[in-house]
Amino acid sequence: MRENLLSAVQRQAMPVLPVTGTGLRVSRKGRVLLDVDDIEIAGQGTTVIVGPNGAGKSLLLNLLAGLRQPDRGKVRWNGTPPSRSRYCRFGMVLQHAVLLRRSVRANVEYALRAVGHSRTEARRRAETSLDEAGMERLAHASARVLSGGERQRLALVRALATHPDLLFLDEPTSSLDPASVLAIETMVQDASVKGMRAVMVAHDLAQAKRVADEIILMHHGRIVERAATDNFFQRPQSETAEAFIAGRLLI
Ligand SMILES: Nc1ncnc2c1ncn2[C@@H]1O[C@H](COP(=O)(O)OP(=O)(O)OP(=O)(O)O)[C@@H](O)[C@H]1O
Repeated sequence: MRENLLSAVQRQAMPVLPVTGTGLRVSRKGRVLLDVDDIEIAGQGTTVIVGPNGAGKSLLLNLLAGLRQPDRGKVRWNGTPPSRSRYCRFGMVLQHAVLLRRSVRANVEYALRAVGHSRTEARRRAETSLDEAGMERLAHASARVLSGGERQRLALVRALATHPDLLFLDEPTSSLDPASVLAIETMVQDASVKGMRAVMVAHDLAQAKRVADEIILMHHGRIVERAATDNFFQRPQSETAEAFIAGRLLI
């Protein structure tokens, strides 16, 4: 069903799921920044990666997204190495959105053109996506004048408009007001219900509880615990997880 929503270019590119990482290791100046033996992102739902500052959350996200190379180990998308030709099948939303200095609608159109939609189709889909997100009134505004919350919502609309298999989000709601946070969470949850896989780095444990189907806890570059959200919060399996939930885990 989702496949029908993709452009011909996207359909020709192999799906990216499952995304796997094996023996991933990143070090700098003798310090191990990341050491993850095995990780698989498959199926449906939303995974939230939590952990103290410097735990390696963003690093892991970037490796899985093919944006950084590990010193050792392999990342595979559906069994094959990450390739530019499949960027059209996933989306990325960062803490500070990088937007084009054009109108709001043009930003969404640009993303749709980039994955192979015609000019007319890109415009039609951009308008529909902005309508669905309640942002139609901003369609012709310059992206430069948007508030922080509006910028993040636009970045998410832009990513979701292309119907990615997998969406990576790196702290997309830090520094937003509660209404903007809710708007972003709702958009991610709606897309997830429609079959999109999401992996999000978050600091706010209340947010993790609201949006995550499962939690990955990282500490010192390692995955300490991975569990369904209820289990993670109600029955943490390690002292590290207990300390983290209680706000006692330091870097
Ligand atoms: N290019 C790099 N060179 C040296 N150190 C790096 C590099 N990239 C990341 N690091 C270090 O790797 C560690 C993990 O970084 P990462 O950004 O993944 O942490 P994080 O868990 O996302 O932290 P935060 O919650 O503070 O955003 C940090 O100590 C960081 O300083």
